Amino acid sequence: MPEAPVLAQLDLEIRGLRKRYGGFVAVDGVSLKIAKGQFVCLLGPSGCGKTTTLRCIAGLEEPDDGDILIGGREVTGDPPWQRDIAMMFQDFALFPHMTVGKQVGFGLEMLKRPKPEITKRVTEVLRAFEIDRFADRKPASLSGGQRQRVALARAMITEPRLLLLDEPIGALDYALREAVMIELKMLQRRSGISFIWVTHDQNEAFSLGDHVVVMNHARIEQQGTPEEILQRPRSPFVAGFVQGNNVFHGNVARIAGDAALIATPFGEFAVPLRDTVPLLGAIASFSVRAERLRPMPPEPGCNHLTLTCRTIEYFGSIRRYILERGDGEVMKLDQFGAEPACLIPGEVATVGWRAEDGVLHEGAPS
Ligand SMILES: Nc1ncnc2c1ncn2[C@@H]1O[C@H](COP(=O)(O)OP(=O)(O)OP(=O)(O)O)[C@@H](O)[C@H]1O
Repeated sequence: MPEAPVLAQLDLEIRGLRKRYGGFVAVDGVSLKIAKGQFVCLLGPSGCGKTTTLRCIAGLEEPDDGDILIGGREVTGDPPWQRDIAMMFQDFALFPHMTVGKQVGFGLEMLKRPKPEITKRVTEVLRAFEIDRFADRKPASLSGGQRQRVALARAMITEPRLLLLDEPIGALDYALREAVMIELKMLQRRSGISFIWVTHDQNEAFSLGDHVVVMNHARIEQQGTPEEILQRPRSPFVAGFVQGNNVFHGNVARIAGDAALIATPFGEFAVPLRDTVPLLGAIASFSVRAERLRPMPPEPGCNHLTLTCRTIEYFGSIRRYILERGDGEVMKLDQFGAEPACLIPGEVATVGWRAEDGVLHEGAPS
């Protein structure tokens, strides 16, 4: 595809973003392209630089280096109100003395839109977010979920190109979250506004994101669709951070055809090569997803090891067997709960997976 039309479609482009606080580097060379109308999740452990990245996009922090383009326009030096963005924070930052109707119209008032237009849009938006019956109430008298809808309505009424959300449902109780997530995803789809959603919760990121950006220590470790990140983790960090992976560390013992043989303290395992061929003896790591494992006798084309089943956990429709390896580390084997149980606690079993289901990582183990 030619380059120019693709770039014209981008809602956001970040090139080599860096932000330091004194001697501490909070964001280190982050680059990102977001196509039109995407739901993007910035995912990573606490302190990895997600919020700082978001605040740089918003214009609330001045980067030390790098460029930020919104809708193809360079905005790196622009104040927040000239960036075609809106923000929503975990505490919603509602104005306590303003009625719901006033809060929702606030952005349009700031843009000095004509009064009749503001009244009409506020009425429409209050209705769309199903908060019209609270129009004259103040935030203190609303529930968490209702306050969240007010904050969203207020953020979206100006139809910004980007909506930046920092842990927006972190304060909601667990039971409400799923419903709110579905609602938000549908809203995002209907509005066509790109959402950039910061979270440390991978369930949120993988349920909502079209594009997930995994950060660690101020850098992007991997970005892609949820499927790519879940099925093809690029680094030991991503594999370990994402639920449901079994991670192995070892050294490259041999290259055999299109597979590397990785020697670990509890056996040698064949893993398909990725883009580059690792050096013999190099430190290497790979992962295999818990749902790829099953109890099986040794079979050609498969890897095996002997494990002890310690316990069984239940995750909705998944039965997860916690298995102990020779070195005391645990491994996970997932089975669909509708099938008959394949192991019982205390059982010693040979467990295996097809060699092609292993995923070799690109970085050295951290
Ligand atoms: N104003 C500041 N002054 C000094 N250090 C800061 C400042 N803001 C952030 N940091 C540091 O920068 C690092 C990245 O912070 P940031 O808030 O971006 O992380 P995060 O990934 O959003 O984490 P969390 O999920 O805990 O909010 C942290 O170590 C934080 O302590």
